[in-house]
Amino acid sequence: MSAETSRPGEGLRTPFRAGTRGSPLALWQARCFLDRLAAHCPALQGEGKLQATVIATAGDKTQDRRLAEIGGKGLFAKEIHEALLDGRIDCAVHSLKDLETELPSGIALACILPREDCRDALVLNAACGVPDPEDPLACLPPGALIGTASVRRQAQLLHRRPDLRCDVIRGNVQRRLARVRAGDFAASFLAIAGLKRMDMAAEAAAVLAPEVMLPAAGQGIIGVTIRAGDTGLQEMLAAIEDREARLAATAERAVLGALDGSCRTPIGAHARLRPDGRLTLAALIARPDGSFLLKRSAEGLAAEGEALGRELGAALRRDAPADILA
Ligand SMILES: NCc1[nH]cc(CCC(=O)O)c1CC(=O)O
Repeated sequence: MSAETSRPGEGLRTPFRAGTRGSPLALWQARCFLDRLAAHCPALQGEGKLQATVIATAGDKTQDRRLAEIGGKGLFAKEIHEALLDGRIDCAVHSLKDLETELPSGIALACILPREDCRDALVLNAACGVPDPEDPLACLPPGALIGTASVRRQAQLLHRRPDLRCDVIRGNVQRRLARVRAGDFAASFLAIAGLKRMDMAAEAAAVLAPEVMLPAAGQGIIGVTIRAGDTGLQEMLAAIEDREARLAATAERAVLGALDGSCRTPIGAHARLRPDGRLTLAALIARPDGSFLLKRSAEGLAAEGEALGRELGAALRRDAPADILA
């Protein structure tokens, strides 16, 4: 069939299977991708043509230990990529910030969806009072216990508020909110993107500006991986991806690549695309206890975001104390 007469998605075998984790947020994200795909591909519209296939991952099975202790970034994606390489699924849907910087051999990042709000939100126990929008972290009572499994959030918080204590909170969005509500922690942080997707943005007492809490690379972005040789699918997914989110993701992930960071190292990276087509990139590296924090920013052509990210990452690496990346 010639290119003129084929409809997008016509060559794909159905049901077309998107692998995903099983949390409510992951399932929402898989559905978001499949809806976008269906809207572009008439051949994939209709009952039963698209399927979300849940794959249980090591990250889901380990509910209590600190993320950083149990094996870094590949944690959520390993089993999903095995299923992809085995042909049990046709693509895999991820929160980009959980996806390792260097993908396994044979796996390609084929599609990036439009970015949701990438900031972090503060969720508070009722005892904390109402945060001042100008200084939202000031409402946390001196010495309070804060729940987070993210060394990036912990480091930035303790850098500003060395009096606070942090302990691990894990589980899905719903479970974390319940623990704060129950008083196990005075407060916690969640990506506002996840709260919005779960229709729970009202749970956020404050949304933190990137100047207060620099987000993780790729936060708020859904990414889709495929088998690297699957060129037909690659072309189709390229047609539905979001150019601006791809540019931001590329720059932010290049920072991680240059720092060789696992999720044991507190690293933040945030790219903003300006109306004039240039890209502003901020990045930080810190010690988990907040006793050291180095933040830098750079600006350049959006199309050169990868080099910009690599250079910014290299500058942070050069100027950080040796123990941080040891
Ligand atoms: N590490 C867990 C994770 N991975 C992606 C999101 C939220 C959605 C997103 O950032 O796209 C979350 C929850 C959170 O950090 O609050």
